[in-house]
Amino acid sequence: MSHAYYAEKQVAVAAVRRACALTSSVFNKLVRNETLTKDDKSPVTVGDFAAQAVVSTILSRTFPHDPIVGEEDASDLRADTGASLRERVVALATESLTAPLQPGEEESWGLGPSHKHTTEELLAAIDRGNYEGGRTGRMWTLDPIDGTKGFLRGEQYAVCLALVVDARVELGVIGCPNLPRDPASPSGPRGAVFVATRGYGAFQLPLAPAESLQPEEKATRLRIPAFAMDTLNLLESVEKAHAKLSFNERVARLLGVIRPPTRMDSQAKYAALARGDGGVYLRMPVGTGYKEKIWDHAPGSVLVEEAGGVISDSRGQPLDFGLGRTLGENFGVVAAGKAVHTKVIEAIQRAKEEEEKEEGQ
Ligand SMILES: Nc1ncnc2c1ncn2[C@@H]1O[C@H](COP(=O)(O)O)[C@@H](OP(=O)(O)O)[C@H]1O
Ligand SMILES: [Mg+2]
Ligand SMILES: [Mg+2]
Ligand SMILES: [Mg+2]
Repeated sequence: MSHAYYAEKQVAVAAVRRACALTSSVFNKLVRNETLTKDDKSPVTVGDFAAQAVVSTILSRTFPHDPIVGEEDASDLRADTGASLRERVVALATESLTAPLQPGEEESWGLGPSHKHTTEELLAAIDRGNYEGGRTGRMWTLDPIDGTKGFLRGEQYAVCLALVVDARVELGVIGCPNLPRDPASPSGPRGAVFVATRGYGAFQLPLAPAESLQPEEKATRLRIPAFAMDTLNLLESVEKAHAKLSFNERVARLLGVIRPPTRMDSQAKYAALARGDGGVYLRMPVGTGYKEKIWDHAPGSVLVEEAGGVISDSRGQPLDFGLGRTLGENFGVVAAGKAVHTKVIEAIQRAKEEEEKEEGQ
């Protein structure tokens, strides 16, 4: 069956799978040996750049008129000081793009052994991510490695891509190389792709393309289950700088949540929520000033909605993907099943009042 944005979905899933293979190999070759990240406090790795080059190259061949809001840009690579980093990025992106065609991929996408990609083409592909975003038209948003800190720790991270049309997220793809396929067996096989097209549901697919000649046949449909407060738990950031975890604790207490939170890097949290492995994604700003980026939430938002859930800011207002590269004024992010979401918004209100009282004393 063919449905809205079907071609976009095929391309996006293939691109995310290639980028996941690349980032896994970067981890095994480079991060494990600590050759790249020693003493680097804000790690933008060779993996981020190379993965953005790969996804952007595929998108520019398949949807040449679509702009991309991508996290990275190539200015560091173009600088004289970036020569060795640039060489590594070019080598990795080339290796990924020239790997043999996988089921579902087409040579016209610029893929396969016969395609040459010059350094300038790959840097230009990375720089195509510099679109400023906005309210109208089609655009992609790309986070080549979401959860960079988790990636470097060998924990959760995700390759995230979404198609936004007139400020509405129509398609989201999240590749999670390190996520257990079955939440019931956490030490079982890892790696999954999560995909949602608006109006057509949320699915978990295998990470390896060979397993999925007919993706629909291999896909598991995801629905957020109903939760009672004693079975519910919160999904939250590992990084204390990214979310106010003390506030989460307060909200959990007010809700009567018993189970401890699950801390996980990246939009893998949205994937976990969509398949019922944790009941609330809660992210409150730590200080003032930071604006959430659209690539950190666009794919996750459509995944959650298509799994039957609701996503909003902490006051219950919808997230606005039409404001540019950021979500604008940051009032946090709350995602959960419908019934739970309403309760969380109420609890947040009470938690704020509680906090204000204590601070006023
Ligand atoms: N002060 C801050 N507040 C909230 N999010 C932040 C932040 N600083 C960085 N981030 C974002 O948090 C993302 C990771 O989210 P999480 O904490 O859920 O794993 C990062 O994505 P990248 O790792 O792609 O840079 C980054 O964009
Ligand atoms: Mg990110
Ligand atoms: Mg990133
Ligand atoms: Mg980053």
